[in-house]
Amino acid sequence: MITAAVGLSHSPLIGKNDPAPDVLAAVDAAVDEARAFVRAFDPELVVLYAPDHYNGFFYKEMPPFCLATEANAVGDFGSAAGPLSVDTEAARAIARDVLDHGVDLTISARMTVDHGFVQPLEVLFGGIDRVPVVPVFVNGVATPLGPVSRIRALGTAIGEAAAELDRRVLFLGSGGLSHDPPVPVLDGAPPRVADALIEGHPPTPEQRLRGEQRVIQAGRDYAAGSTAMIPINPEWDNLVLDTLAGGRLEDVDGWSVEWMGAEGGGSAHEVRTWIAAFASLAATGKYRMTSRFYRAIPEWIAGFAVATATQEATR
Ligand SMILES: O=C(O)CCc1cccc(O)c1O
Ligand SMILES: [Fe+2]
Repeated sequence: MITAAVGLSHSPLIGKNDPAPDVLAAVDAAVDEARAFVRAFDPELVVLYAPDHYNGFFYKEMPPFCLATEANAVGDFGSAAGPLSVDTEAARAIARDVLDHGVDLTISARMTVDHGFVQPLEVLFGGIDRVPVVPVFVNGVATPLGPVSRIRALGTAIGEAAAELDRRVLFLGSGGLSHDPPVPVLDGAPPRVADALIEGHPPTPEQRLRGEQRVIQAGRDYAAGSTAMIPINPEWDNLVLDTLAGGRLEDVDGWSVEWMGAEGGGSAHEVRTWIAAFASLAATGKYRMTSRFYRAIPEWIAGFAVATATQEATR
């Protein structure tokens, strides 16, 4: 089995609130490189780690992570809606193996996903139905969050399980790095907001549009220097990337939830998807980061990074 990993930041503001042309061109070049990397690797299966933004998972029951054997996208922010091409058989096999390894995985037989899952599939593969995928939700917004060591354990167990499949597997992490978008918080929320976060009533089209407009406005404010949100933190983002590039994954076990939030903002916990993806790759052997791009892009509310990595032995 041959494995590879890609980490890719997402933002629903891409194309809606773009940075200066030179920044956009640099991002496009980095994403093109990742696309070429994926095309050359030609994965037979993609294990996709992504967060949710209160479109699929709610406080009525909020697992720390969850593997899907089927998944449907809601189509938020104009992203694709409908079924993902989930490899149900591979998903079930991986789930069984992960549970056997002692990681308490939640299973969804029909997961609802949002732009966190959809955007990397659209960007790298041109759609949500192009490649067999095993979607794995990793909670990155809904506190309380458990220790990062458990995310590394999840990634390791999934990597070991994927190694049994005898296929070319790409581990893909979606999100991060430092950013502080206006995602609602249950703690102290007014009753109507709390009820929505707990129950997950599907929003009306008008409610969805209003929520999306709020995020777009927040991007404009962030770019204009608003201090209402925790700023993008390039030093911390590069520490995260250095850790992954150096293969020092054990380091993340010492990263506290509080430290990550203080350094990187409320949605910095989305880097858990990167940690899971690189832990999966590490579980299949020594790896090497083959490309790495980073830029702070307040217009997108994103410490925006793209990185690719392969097993050392394959190159
Ligand atoms: O849907 C939402 O509420 C948040 C949207 C959002 C905005 C900026 C960066 C992100 O990573 C992100 O997910
Ligand atoms: Fe996000």
